[in-house]
Amino acid sequence: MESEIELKNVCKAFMHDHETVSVLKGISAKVTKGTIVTIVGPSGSGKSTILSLCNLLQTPDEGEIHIHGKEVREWNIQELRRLVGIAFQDAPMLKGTSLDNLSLPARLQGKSLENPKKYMKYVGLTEDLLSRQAKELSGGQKQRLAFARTLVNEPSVLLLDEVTSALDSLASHEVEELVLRINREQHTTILWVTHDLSQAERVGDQTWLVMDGSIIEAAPTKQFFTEPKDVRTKQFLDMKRNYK
Ligand SMILES: Nc1ncnc2c1ncn2[C@@H]1O[C@H](COP(=O)(O)OP(=O)(O)OP(=O)(O)O)[C@@H](O)[C@H]1O
Repeated sequence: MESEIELKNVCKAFMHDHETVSVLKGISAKVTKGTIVTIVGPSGSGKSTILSLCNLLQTPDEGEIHIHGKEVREWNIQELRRLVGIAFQDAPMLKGTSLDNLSLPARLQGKSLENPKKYMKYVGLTEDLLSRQAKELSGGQKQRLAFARTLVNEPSVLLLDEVTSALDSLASHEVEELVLRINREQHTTILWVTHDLSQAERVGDQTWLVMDGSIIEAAPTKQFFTEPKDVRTKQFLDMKRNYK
């Protein structure tokens, strides 16, 4: 099957107090087109770093990341960022109206956005919100608007970093449904970092456990949660379940 993302021996380190700290120690993995990979692991284990390397918010120190068969550093950066959308927990909004925010990707390409209402409708927002100041929207509305803004580019890959962790359970459920719909209808490949194990289990096709700079286990989601192979996965799942 076609892999849309391939990580080959990817390493990344950061400087902390004049010392180099290795965050990713040579990770390799493949993601099949149209699948959802949920990424779980302890805090600080490098999950967000994996996402940020996939659209060059950060650069790998060693190794390669191929998107559609082409290494990230060989892509034109604008093209890469159009193809690989990213959404964060706090859905950062720029000053201005929802329409200003939604039109941003088109404006960056010197175009105007055709049919903004279509995108609002797709993410379940009403048209009247287009003229509202984006910063005044609720957390759930901002998150949907952030998705709408990303969808304008028709990304082939979506990187999601804790996109529901600031939302209440209803809004969180609605965002989950929206992401699943995007995946189903647009065949979008999704890497989804989440602390919420039940979410990882609900939405994933594959699940990775990232720990100590490595992917400890990568398995079909059902198997990952019911019959983990690695003892560290079992311990991680037990610990998270006990502290719920
Ligand atoms: N730009 C940066 N500069 C320096 N250190 C960084 C940078 N980005 C990440 N780190 C460090 O790399 C490590 C991994 O961070 P990362 O955000 O990838 O972890 P995470 O698994 O996503 O954590 P969490 O679950 O808490 O969000 C942390 O120790 C973090 O401090």
